[in-house]
Amino acid sequence: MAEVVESATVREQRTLLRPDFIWSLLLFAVAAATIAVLGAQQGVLAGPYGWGTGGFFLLFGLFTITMGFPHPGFGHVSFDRVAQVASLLLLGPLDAAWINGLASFIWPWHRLWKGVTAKDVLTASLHNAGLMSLVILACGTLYVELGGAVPLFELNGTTAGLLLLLLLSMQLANDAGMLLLIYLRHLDPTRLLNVFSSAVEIVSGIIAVVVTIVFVRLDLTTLALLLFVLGLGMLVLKQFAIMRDRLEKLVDERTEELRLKSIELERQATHDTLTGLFNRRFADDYLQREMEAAKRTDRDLTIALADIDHFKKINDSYSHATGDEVLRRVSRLLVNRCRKTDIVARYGGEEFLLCFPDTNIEFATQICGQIRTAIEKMDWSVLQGAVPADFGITISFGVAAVGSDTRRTTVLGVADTRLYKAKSEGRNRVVA
Ligand SMILES: Nc1nc2c(ncn2[C@@H]2O[C@H](COP(=O)(O)OP(=O)(O)OP(=O)(O)O)[C@@H](O)[C@H]2O)c(=O)[nH]1
Repeated sequence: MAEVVESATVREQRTLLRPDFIWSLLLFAVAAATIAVLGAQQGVLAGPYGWGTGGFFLLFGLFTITMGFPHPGFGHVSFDRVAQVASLLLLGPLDAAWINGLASFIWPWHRLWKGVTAKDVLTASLHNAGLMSLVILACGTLYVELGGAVPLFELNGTTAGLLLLLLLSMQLANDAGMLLLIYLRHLDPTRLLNVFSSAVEIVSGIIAVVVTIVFVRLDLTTLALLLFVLGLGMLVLKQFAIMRDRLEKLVDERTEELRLKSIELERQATHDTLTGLFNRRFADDYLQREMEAAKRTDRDLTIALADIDHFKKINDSYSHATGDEVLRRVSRLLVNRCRKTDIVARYGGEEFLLCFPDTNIEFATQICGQIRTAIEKMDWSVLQGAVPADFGITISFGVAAVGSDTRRTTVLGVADTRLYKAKSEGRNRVVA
């Protein structure tokens, strides 16, 4: 059967009172009670095949589940339908139900060693055992009631039809039970149930018919050979699935690495590494695009070139590292003081370009004035030790509005001339 494997988060949140546990317990209780009542009435392993065959099918059931393989969509797919159908066709519905129910109950407990909680293992055990034994009991009884042969000696038209009905009804009942569990766990059913797992189970059922006929004819050499080939086939499929699983994980990991790398490369191409601001290349492209858009839609666009005053002195007097830290802190302040729609870029060493879309020159000048004051009042105590207590910096601005000339160099030239004017008039000022 295909088995739902939960994500860690779902697992962590789970308590015994969750609906899926209650449903699993209910299934198990109904299955156990039915088997107990029928067992008391009919007796177990009362047919021609005794406890030896029962033990064989319990071990074979466990083997077919163990030979299951991981599937990215729906957790675990196993070949247990081979053991279920073969035991049903030899021993009858009741014995097949409890033997395979027991195998389904035992198997999940090895997950305790893989770090799965006891609560989750118990839920899986109860659910798998309850569902499988009820499915075998119900569908097997229907098969027998309609005249299906137990033990099955040979195939003819009627038996083939009944066997097909048995396999399909088992599949439908199994999927219905799984869907209910998926619904109770709020998982996505399209991801967990699909044609593939049903096909594996139906093919397993068909193989079971062959196993039964060989078994019942007591052709032990052929049976041993068949089981050997079957086991080998399961093992190969399992290894293949494990390899595919690993490969898919590897591909996913590499894809994610590439995605992150391309994001990083894109960031590096458009951002300045020291300050994290947009770089000059990005700013130039952006400005050109915005200027054309502003002209087309007749909107305001104002830019400002800002330059830290006497920055060279900071480097020379206190170290290049201190100069870098000043650049970083000033950059942060510029971004914080501008709107999300504005663009702040590092345009040169200690020069910044600010673009204010939908803003006229008066308002942009006002914003630059506020930034100038904030920079003048910046608290530099964080650089204590590296700079004297009275350390402070100022900044000068040249502001220009985009006019009818939509050449980037024109407006940048105007802003630069005004910045030069601000510097030559004594610095720490905004010239518009
Ligand atoms: N620490 C540091 N300094 C830089 C960086 N980029 C440029 N600089 C320095 O910034 C200084 C700029 O000096 P100038 O162009 O003479 O201007 P200024 O000293 O700010 O003088 P005014 O602009 O006229 O007020 C130079 O010494 C550059 O080496 C950087 O990334 N980090």
